[in-house]
Amino acid sequence: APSQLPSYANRYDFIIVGGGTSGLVLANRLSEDPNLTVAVVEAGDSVFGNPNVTSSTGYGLAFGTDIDYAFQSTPQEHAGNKSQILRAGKALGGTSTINGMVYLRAETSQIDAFAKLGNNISWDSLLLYYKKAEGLQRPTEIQSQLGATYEANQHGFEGPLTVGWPTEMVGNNFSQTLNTTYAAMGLPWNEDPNGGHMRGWNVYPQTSDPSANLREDAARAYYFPFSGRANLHLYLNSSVQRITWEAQSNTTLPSASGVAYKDASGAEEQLLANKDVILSAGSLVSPLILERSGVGNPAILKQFGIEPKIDLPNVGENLQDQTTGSYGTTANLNLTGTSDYVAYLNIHDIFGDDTEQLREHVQSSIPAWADEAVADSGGTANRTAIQQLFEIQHSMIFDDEVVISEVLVKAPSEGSGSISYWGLMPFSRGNIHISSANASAPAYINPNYFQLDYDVSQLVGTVKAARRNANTAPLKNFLPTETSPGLDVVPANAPKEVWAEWLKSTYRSNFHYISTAAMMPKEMGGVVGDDHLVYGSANVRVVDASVLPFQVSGHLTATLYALAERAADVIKAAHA
Ligand SMILES: Cc1cc2nc3c(=O)[nH]c(=O)nc-3n(C[C@H](O)[C@H](O)[C@H](O)COP(=O)(O)OP(=O)(O)OC[C@H]3O[C@@H](n4cnc5c(N)ncnc54)[C@H](O)[C@@H]3O)c2cc1C
Repeated sequence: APSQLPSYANRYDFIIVGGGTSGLVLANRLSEDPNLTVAVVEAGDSVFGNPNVTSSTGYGLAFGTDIDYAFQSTPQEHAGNKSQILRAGKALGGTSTINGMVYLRAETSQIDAFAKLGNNISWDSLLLYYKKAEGLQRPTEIQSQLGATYEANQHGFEGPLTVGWPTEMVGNNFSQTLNTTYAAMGLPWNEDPNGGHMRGWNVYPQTSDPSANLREDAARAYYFPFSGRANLHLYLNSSVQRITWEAQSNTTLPSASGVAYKDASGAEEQLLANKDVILSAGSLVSPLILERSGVGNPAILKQFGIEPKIDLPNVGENLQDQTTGSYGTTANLNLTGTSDYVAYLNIHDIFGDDTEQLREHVQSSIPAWADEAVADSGGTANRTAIQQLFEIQHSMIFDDEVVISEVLVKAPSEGSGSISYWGLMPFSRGNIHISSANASAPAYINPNYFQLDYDVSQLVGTVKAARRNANTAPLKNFLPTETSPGLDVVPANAPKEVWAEWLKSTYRSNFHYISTAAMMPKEMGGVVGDDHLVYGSANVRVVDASVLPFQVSGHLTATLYALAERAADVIKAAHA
């Protein structure tokens, strides 16, 4: 029988914790069925009219404001013991309201890696959901002339998420300059990096609405146009503290009864779930809610007086993040407009003739790295499993030749130029855990940047590619002198150690935190199966960046929207 709303106003079929990037996809798709009732409990507020959000060229404006959690990492042992700011969005729409809006997916083999871990997900199956989410706005004639290209069969044009090229793209033949430069570097033009093969350079699309010149975030795409649905209720400024549980018999799995949350006044309230409680609070929060609800490593939970409910020691383990930085030059060209030109390079592009040697070094280091990862997890990680995960990653990098470096030339202006660079496939693993039973206490968050030596090599190789890029004609003619790091700091033929020292003092988090409730077998350190159900629970799921077992070389949201679209179908089917 259909559930009735609001005869029992605090009871819903589904409670979604976190109205962010993934959570709002679920809220939308589950509430498509008028017989299902859905509550979204979101810690932040609506940011519909917030100019720090809506501006399609305002990246960074929201940083440090009250919609940026700006979590702190622990001092990073392998990078001078400095801590990092870990940004995430506190708003309806989550981190999609403050992010860089890059819409780029993944390499096929990175999605096929889900299946290597036993999950029923492949590039081909997820492509349907990438397309279902996407509403690509075809480029205008001018945008096409400036380099916006795509292959129509890889895209969706009817989905709720508006994707398009920037309204004001950089002109002045800048794309021709880059084209000739990359040709000289041996890097081809890539007609469409969203088709699963990312190597090459291109003009990438954004999660923005070019006709309205607005950022497209998860709330604009999946919530506001549907907010009139009677079966969809939104609780803003409401922070979930923990899952509440049904009284349990010996024979049944623990079943969530609902959630306890604090409303804007700080009072604790409860919502009840007929069916599932779904955590979509992001990879730096969902594992903490599990722990505060008794799901995790019993040794950690007991330390804070929390009674263990489900023994799942890998909750919060496997934390992975990428690192990024900026290379600087002087410039004698003054351009305006958005430069969305990105180059993706694989292991051969970065290491050339040294690739074979690196392949063997990484291969032979894997057993020792697995030991180190187990030690850093406090003995929680399963060594055989970690070794297997590292082998899969090695194969993606060296056999499938996924792109490992991203280099983005910004439009030079006011005398200076810059090239942002990203190392995309780090091996290092850290963890995140509660430091108190109290939800307002900051968590222990350790991404463990540069724990493993490959990650240093990868970033050094990547920044050297940025330097090569700036020093290749014709771009070289417009970016005459390096200012950061500067040849006095890192000379032309500087060894890796010199580069590493500079990188470790200037890098920052790429904010692509993943894997803290990984989708893989429990024995391998997984927390959820491919139905997103938390192992050992009857009805608690996690649908957000926490579940990704490996990094993707694109940026996360494209894949998260697709994965959440798939999750909605899986959840509907489970309750059909
Ligand atoms: C600065 C920055 C730039 C980025 N740039 C890009 C980019 O250009 N392209 C790209 O694809 N990706 C980018 N990313 C990454 C990407 O945006 C995120 O990985 C993605 O949005 C995360 O989605 P999610 O569903 O996992 O979580 P989120 O979107 O973060 O959603 C989590 C939601 O849960 C809410 N929440 C948290 N705790 C609670 C609680 N206790 N109770 C209730 N609600 C709670 C939060 O307020 C939030 O709304 C960027 C990230 C950052 C931080």
